Amino acid sequence: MTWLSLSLLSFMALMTLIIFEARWVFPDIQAYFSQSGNLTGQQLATRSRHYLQNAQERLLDVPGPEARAQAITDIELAYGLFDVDIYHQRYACTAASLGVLDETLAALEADSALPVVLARELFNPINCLTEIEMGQLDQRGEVITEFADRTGWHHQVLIYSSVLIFFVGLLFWWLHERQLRRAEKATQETLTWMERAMQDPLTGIGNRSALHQDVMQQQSQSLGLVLVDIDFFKQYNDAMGHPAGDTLLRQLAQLIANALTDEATLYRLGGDEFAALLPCEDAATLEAYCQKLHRQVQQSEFTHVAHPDKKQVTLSIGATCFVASESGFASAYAAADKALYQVKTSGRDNWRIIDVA
Ligand SMILES: Nc1nc2c(ncn2[C@@H]2O[C@H](COP(=O)(O)OP(=O)(O)OP(=O)(O)O)[C@@H](O)[C@H]2O)c(=O)[nH]1
Repeated sequence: MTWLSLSLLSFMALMTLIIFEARWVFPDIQAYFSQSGNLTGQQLATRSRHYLQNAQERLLDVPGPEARAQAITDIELAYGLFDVDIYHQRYACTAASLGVLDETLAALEADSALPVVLARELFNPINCLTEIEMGQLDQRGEVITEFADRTGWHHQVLIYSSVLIFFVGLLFWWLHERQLRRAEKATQETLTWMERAMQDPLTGIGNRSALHQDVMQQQSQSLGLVLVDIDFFKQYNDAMGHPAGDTLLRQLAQLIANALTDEATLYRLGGDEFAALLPCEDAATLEAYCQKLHRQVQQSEFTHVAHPDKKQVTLSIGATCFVASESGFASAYAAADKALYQVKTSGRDNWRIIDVA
């Protein structure tokens, strides 16, 4: 499993956790708000108590018929708000209090008792309603505290685990990025090594492998292959020393590259042998390049004290035109090498072109 998949998994785990927690906490929130029933329950009791207290005041004031009628209405309204299922279930005083209200209403309507007495009778229902209000408020407080405790704990779990998973995800992501960078670096290094493997370390130009690769990349194109060999280089080394020989190799690489067309590519095949690959429209073009190269070396007048006759560096050049392919290159190399050999055996310091057999 890659670091990237682990990182993505972490972020998915984070999302799952958040969704799970939201799913868990949501019902709690629902539960909390459903407790608003308690609030309503408390408000009903309060309102009912107010009606009873109004009725009580009216009855204590020695009421006339109108005030009495209003007291009856107040008690009836209070009754309606008091006669609630939840009060019956949770508060034992409810039934008795409603009984008192029934009796009070009957007495008021029949005018069978003194209003003051009836007003006193209302104390018990009023106390019961106060008890209900207090009970409902306490219950609401308990629910809020419980809700706060439970959601608080889960919020902490959510926050800490989210942070943890987030950072684990980031760590995996960082490891993934590092892995990518390392892979890129390794690829780059491989490319650099491949380039080096194709390069002649002394002159910096391509080597024999590079020549072969370039020919293969120009399949079916008409190319010219020019082989160049320094004359009496052994004697040069012997007379001037190996480091001077190295310098001459570098200078000649530069000179040959300058003498040929810009489209030519120069390679060092080994020792004192160079090869150039260039476009070859016809034999005349190739001849012109060979002539130019030969002339420029003569004009450069690199001294060669150990040269048997010229006392300056000379080159032998063999060339041919060919159509690029694996077999075409082999034949072209043989033809150019043959041309070079003929120049060497016929006195050096010259050039020759031989057609591919
Ligand atoms: N300085 C130097 N000399 C090298 C290098 N590689 C090969 N040589 C020398 O190049 C010389 C090539 O000698 P030969 O193959 O006999 O060729 P030559 O002396 O040029 O004789 P002809 O080609 O027949 O004219 C050898 O003495 C090698 O030691 C190199 O990298 N640096």
